[in-house]
Amino acid sequence: MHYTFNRVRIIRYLSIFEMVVGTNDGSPNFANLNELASETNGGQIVFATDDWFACAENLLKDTEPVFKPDLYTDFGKWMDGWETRRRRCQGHDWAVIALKKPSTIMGVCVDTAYFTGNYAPRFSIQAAKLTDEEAKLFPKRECKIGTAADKSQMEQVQRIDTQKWETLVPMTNLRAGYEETRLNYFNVFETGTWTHLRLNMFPDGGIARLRVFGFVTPDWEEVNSDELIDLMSAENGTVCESYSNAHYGHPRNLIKTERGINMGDGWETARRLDRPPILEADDSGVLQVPGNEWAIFRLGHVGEIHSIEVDTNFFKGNFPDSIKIEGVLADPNQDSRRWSWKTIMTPKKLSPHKQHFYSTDDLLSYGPITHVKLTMAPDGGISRVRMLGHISHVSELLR
Ligand SMILES: NC(=O)NC(NC(N)=O)C(=O)[O-]
Repeated sequence: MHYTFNRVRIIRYLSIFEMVVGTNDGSPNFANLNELASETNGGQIVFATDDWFACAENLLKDTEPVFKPDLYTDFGKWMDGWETRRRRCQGHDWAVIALKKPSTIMGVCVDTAYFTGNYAPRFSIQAAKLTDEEAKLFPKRECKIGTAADKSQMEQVQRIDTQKWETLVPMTNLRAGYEETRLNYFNVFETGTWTHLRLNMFPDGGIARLRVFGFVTPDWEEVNSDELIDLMSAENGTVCESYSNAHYGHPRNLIKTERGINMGDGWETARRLDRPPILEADDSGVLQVPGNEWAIFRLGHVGEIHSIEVDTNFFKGNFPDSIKIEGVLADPNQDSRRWSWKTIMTPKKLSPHKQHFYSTDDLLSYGPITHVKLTMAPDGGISRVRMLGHISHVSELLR
């Protein structure tokens, strides 16, 4: 069994390693992985040395940063990010982020949007795998501008084992928050499973958002093979590997744990340009429309699916006509373009703003799979997809 896990894990690291190569739009491929620290993925600020101008919690917002030219608070200019005071004493500012689940990190993006005369000139990122006892040592936090950590809070945090903090990105210059320079991407090559991150600003200043890309690394030894789990969930290590279109929303949103918070928190494609003026349904009622959009996910563990939920929450005028679901037990030695996908669920018509539940009776029989392909026709938006199933041990099949 161990052999299977290690082998699958090595394959996974190799294919994720390929993701550090750049893409056409200039962002590195690792930026397609899950956003581990974001608010909607359960990331949380547990400590910040200073929140004078703007709270560290803003770093984890899912939304794009905004600038409000005329908005001032009692403490200075309102900023959509984390901004500390100009330091007049030694030291530097830092914040600690708790990840919802222990994770592997492949890259980060430090977004300095709108911080121009006040951006942090240098930063670094550290990470640690803290025990539950250590995690409890952070003082109770309340996000409040115009405040800073006091002496006793600093002392309390210093009790956490400092040996545990490994450097993921060493002290590096940042660029100012102008449109062309705001996105600062960095690969992370340090392997490990981390529960907490420490963002350091040298010496002080502002950062709009911190995006942390990677995947959750569950302890599979803890999961029983007859236990039903959501095999599609990002919290169980699943990641989106590729997709045809993500114009309004990335398919990785589909695999978040909580229900969607709005239309932006789902997978939404652009309207296809080849839409015909009149659509004809076939005998089954499924529209015969040209074109479709697809997304492929690599499961956190090989598994068999028993039931599926497709949630079109918030997609009312733009839900897809239908969805088809396929799976494959991928041969790691084969080019992914040659995988033979098997149908798990034939096209099913969807309705607006609704959770659709499909039981085993609605699914075709198939074996264990490593990857899932969702195909929506012709285009539109879906909020979440969940697939309950159990993990399988398939060393024989992978050999
Ligand atoms: N105009 C500013 O942004 N000034 C200061 N920052 C805020 N947010 O007021 C500063 O000194 O960095």
